[in-house]
Amino acid sequence: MKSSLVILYHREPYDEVVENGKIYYRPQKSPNGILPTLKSFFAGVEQGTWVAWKQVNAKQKKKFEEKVTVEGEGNYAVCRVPLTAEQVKQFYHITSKEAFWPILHSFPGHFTYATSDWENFKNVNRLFAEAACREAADDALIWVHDYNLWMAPQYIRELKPNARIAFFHHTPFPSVDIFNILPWREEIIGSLLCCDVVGFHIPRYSENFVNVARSLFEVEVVETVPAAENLTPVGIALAEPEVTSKLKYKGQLVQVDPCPVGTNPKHIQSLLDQPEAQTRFEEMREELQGRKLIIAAGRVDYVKGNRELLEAYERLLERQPDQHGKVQLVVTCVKAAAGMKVYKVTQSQIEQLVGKINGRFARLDWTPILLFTEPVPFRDLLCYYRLADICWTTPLRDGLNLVAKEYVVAHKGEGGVLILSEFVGAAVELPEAVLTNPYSLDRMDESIDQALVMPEAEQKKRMAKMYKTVTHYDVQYWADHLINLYKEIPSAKK
Ligand SMILES: Nc1ncnc2c1ncn2[C@@H]1O[C@H](COP(=O)(O)OP(=O)(O)O[C@H]2O[C@H](CO)[C@@H](O)[C@H](O)[C@H]2O)[C@@H](O)[C@H]1O
Ligand SMILES: O=P(O)(O)OC[C@H](O)CO
Repeated sequence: MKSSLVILYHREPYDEVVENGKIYYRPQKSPNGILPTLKSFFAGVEQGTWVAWKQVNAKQKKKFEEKVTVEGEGNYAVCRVPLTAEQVKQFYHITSKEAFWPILHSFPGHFTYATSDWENFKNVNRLFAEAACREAADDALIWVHDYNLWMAPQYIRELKPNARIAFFHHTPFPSVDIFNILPWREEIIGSLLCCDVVGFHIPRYSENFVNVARSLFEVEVVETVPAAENLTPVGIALAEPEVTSKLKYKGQLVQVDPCPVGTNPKHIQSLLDQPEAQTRFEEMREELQGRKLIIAAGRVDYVKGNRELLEAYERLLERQPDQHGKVQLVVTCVKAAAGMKVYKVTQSQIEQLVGKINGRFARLDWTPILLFTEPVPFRDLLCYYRLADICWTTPLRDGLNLVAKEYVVAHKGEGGVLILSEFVGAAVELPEAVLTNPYSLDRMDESIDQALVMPEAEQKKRMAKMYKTVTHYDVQYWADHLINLYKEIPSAKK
């Protein structure tokens, strides 16, 4: 049976583990915010397919099982594109992470060109497109996710001219003068302009995309509308009052759509309500011994601002000796994948800094920072969020940042303080957070000071508003929004 929904995301939606020679598919452990979001989409379809890569060697390829169905995971199969170790290294570790990632996050200084293999990147994208077209029913929605598959829309359009293609960017999309550093910019934007819908978290990113497209090609602007009312239009770093919602290029109408991903509040709540979670929560509370808990959770990445956060904490301990022994910073900092140079360097910087700060301030009865470098089970992470007086989230850049939203949901709008970088997409949705600028030492110091003394009534007032936002604009809202857009695609395509 062909699929009515085909999702292309480069990672498989589970961890594959071999025990006693048998393969088991387990919920993924990595701190990746995209996998659970996308999985929830298959709940409403009769048959779906997820296309991902799988590294295989020559021996494994002989009896390679291309399609896998995971029991209990909804109505979808996983179609694996077999890649060699070298293809994975070039496509993911090097071209995606060393060339595209720094540009997307506005770190042009980290951009490396020489090692990238553009032809390999295109070949891998072509394999994804071919697999998607094999799996898709004629009226299927083919939904491509993230920059790793930038070239897939063009190949899908070539193979299936009437396909309905949507693309969503989970990362930021940078301004035109940064994006255009990419030497492959025309091909990438040309491919995205083959889509019916190109989605981003917030209007700033979609406007950046439109400006890039207009700088490279003669695209027609068909419609411009005010930004959605739940997104701050002016006054903060990533605010944008207006969006270009429709473009036309070579006869293709492209809907450019900013809509931030949501969390799944019901799932979060049900995990927190489990007896095991309650037991774990009580244990954690006891271990905390009445200290204020500050949680900082995320992946190891130079864009996530871990260094800036740790240095701000060090300055806090210098500035306010009375906080010694009264605050506990927990940093969960996990690498997204093994073997990448870029993560190794960042991780060792974080470990050194934590060691230095603990070395300076630790006492027999108090370690100022607890650093977890192994993935924390999601239920335990939620218990930390629930228990934390402050969630300190200060990326230098981040597409959205799900941690911020999960923290708000875990607190049910009942107090706690969210400190949030202005340079993450979620800041545009959550102006009631204590917004901060991780590039400014003063702003970082002011925001942690403000959070530590914020009266309970003010905490509750801010959190109640944020809770209303994150529970209304949840992952279901995001899904329904896309489905509605999809229905608007001209009927000639259907
Ligand atoms: N130590 C740990 N162990 C286990 N899990 C952990 C963990 N630390 C964090 N997590 C979990 O991992 C997820 C991380 O999500 P994020 O949105 O922060 O980032 P990510 O960069 O993966 O996602 C990309 O996609 C999302 C969704 O579009 C965008 O918000 C983001 O900007 C973009 O980079 C969260 O669900 C969090 O709870
Ligand atoms: O390194 P990846 O591919 O797991 O992805 C990290 C981010 O989630 C991409 O947006």
